[in-house]
Amino acid sequence: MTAFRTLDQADVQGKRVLVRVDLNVPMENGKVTDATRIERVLPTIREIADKGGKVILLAHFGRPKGRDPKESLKPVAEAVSLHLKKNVAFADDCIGEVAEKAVAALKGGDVLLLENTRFHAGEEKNDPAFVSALAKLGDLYVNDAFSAAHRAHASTEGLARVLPAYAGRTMQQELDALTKGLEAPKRPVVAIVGGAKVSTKIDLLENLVTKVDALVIGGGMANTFVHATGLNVGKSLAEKDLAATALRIIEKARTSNCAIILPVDGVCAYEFKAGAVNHTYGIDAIPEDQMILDVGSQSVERINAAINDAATLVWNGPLGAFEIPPFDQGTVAAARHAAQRTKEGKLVSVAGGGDTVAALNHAGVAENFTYVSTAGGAFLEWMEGKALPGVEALRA
Ligand SMILES: Nc1ncnc2c1ncn2[C@@H]1O[C@H](COP(=O)(O)OP(=O)(O)OP(=O)(O)O)[C@@H](O)[C@H]1O
Ligand SMILES: O=C(O)[C@H](O)COP(=O)(O)O
Repeated sequence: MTAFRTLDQADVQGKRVLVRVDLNVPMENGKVTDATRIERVLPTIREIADKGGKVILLAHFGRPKGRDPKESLKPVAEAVSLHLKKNVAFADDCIGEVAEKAVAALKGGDVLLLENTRFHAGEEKNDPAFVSALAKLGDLYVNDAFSAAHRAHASTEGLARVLPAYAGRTMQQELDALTKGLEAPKRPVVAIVGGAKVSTKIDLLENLVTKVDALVIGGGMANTFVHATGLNVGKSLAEKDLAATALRIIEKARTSNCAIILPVDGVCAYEFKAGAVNHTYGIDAIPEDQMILDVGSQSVERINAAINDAATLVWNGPLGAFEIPPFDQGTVAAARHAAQRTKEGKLVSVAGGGDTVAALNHAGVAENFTYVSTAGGAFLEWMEGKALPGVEALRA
């Protein structure tokens, strides 16, 4: 971490400090269902506020196309306030008059959250005009969002180029922990990749298979691979236009001596709903009118066998729709197995991702993993050995 300026070098007293955090937290019916990402950024917020800085939080939520009230950060401001045990003001926009007034009203030690940065197209384009509009609001910039550092966006990268920039405490801690735990991992290394962000993560599997000894694919990601191998996935979440990419990854894995472990059975239902009537089918017999919502018990056996073979496990993405029981069972069983192996001293287990952390908390085993990162996509890209734009921009 010596290569980065940190809060140790920042004089925040009386300054307006733009702090990029990752508040892309799991939510259900307007309520935060897992507060891990909030908890992790509290030390940075508290430190700046305690030193008399004016804390201006910048964050994205979801992947809105323009301004969508369903993806407002307002309910998240309330959750941050609850965890911080301190008032957190909220402004309905992250630039312009609304934001400027809210910032002007701050006193040293106050905390303000600005509305979803992705409500402006300039955020993801890293548009210089949008960067300037954000930069106008602050004297210093602190990036504490390691989990969004793989995005070269205005609030994750652009701002570090125009304001004095520092790594926050969580950013520091994530980089330290991942470097210690995974820079020279004990082999065999097994990766589990699941979840729903297929199009944004599938490409990085092509590199990952050259770094690990086995890759377990579950969740929505697996459906895309199963479809690519010529099998029917019914109404399952799958990105069928990525079949060629999936086949290329399978071939790359073969030439790299990386075993690919795909589900052999799936728990299926007619609808995406908690408690939905469900049946388990062999992966070659998925009904046309149903969707795979979890890996079946035979798949879990194979996944646990792969975990038994591993000295190091890296995991991003739940194996099924764990938020809606009983489709949490595959993820819970594999998570508990990995936790047990870790407790026995047989496995170094590192997991990351917004929903992955929520799934481990749901399984009651997050504390038993060697390290739990808040990052999903960023963690996988870091594993691949890629430079993360948000981290690179902080180099001293
Ligand atoms: N078979 C499936 N069908 C539909 N959704 C699924 C399936 N398996 C997993 N999911 C969904 O995947 C989502 C999590 O995926 P995601 O890729 O966002 O993981 P993550 O841990 O949050 O990583 P990141 O931090 O990169 O977002 C969960 O909401 C879960 O319901
Ligand atoms: O949840 C995440 O992994 C981060 O918040 C990044 O979100 P994104 O994949 O929508 O950029």
